[in-house]
Amino acid sequence: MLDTARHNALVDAVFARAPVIPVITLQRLEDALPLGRALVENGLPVLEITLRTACALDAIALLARELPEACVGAGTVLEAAGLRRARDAGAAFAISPGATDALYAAAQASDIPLIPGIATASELMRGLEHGWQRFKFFPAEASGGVAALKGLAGPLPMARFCPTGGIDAAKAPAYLALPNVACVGGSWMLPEEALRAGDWARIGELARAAAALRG
Ligand SMILES: O=C(O)C(=O)C[C@H](O)[C@H](O)COP(=O)(O)O
Repeated sequence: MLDTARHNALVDAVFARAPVIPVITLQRLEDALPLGRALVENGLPVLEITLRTACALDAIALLARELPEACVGAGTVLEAAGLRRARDAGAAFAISPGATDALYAAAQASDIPLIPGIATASELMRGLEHGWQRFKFFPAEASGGVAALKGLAGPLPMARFCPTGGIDAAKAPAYLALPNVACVGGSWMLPEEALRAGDWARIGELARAAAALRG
């Protein structure tokens, strides 16, 4: 069984660092440092690098080494092997869009904190059964958004969330105002064209606005 209190404390420390976790899908390793700096220097120190691209693990290792002010996590962690690779690269946490019993078991045996994804009461109850109380709520907007989280808070108030999926600067405050929401995740501060052009100033501006969001 997971040491729930310890896991909650580890994850809460990550969640407390910023209201927003940028979800980064990196195409070029050389973008990792300038992008990471633009986010961290503008108030978003918690970074989720999704394991969806070839350079993701190298980017996590590079950022963990070169940008110690950042708290770098691995996203899209789907199975035990991904969790192991994230840990070995130096990720401070792992976050997944969903969860399986195998992933829960692997995370219980690992020292990297996993933030599993849930979208329904039953998925949440399964996570609670495994000892977890901190979750990603994904895909947030498509799964009922703020109203769904309010509904879950009734019977299951011990769970706290980082809702992610379809959230932007306009939608974030309503999530952040909920007592069971610690922070939100999203990619709205990383527009495709700004990333492609290496427009770190533009990304920095959007990051600064995201960092100023409150419920
Ligand atoms: O890769 C993962 O592990 C995911 O769970 C998916 C991401 O969190 C979303 O793609 C971000 O959502 P958007 O802000 O709508 O872009």
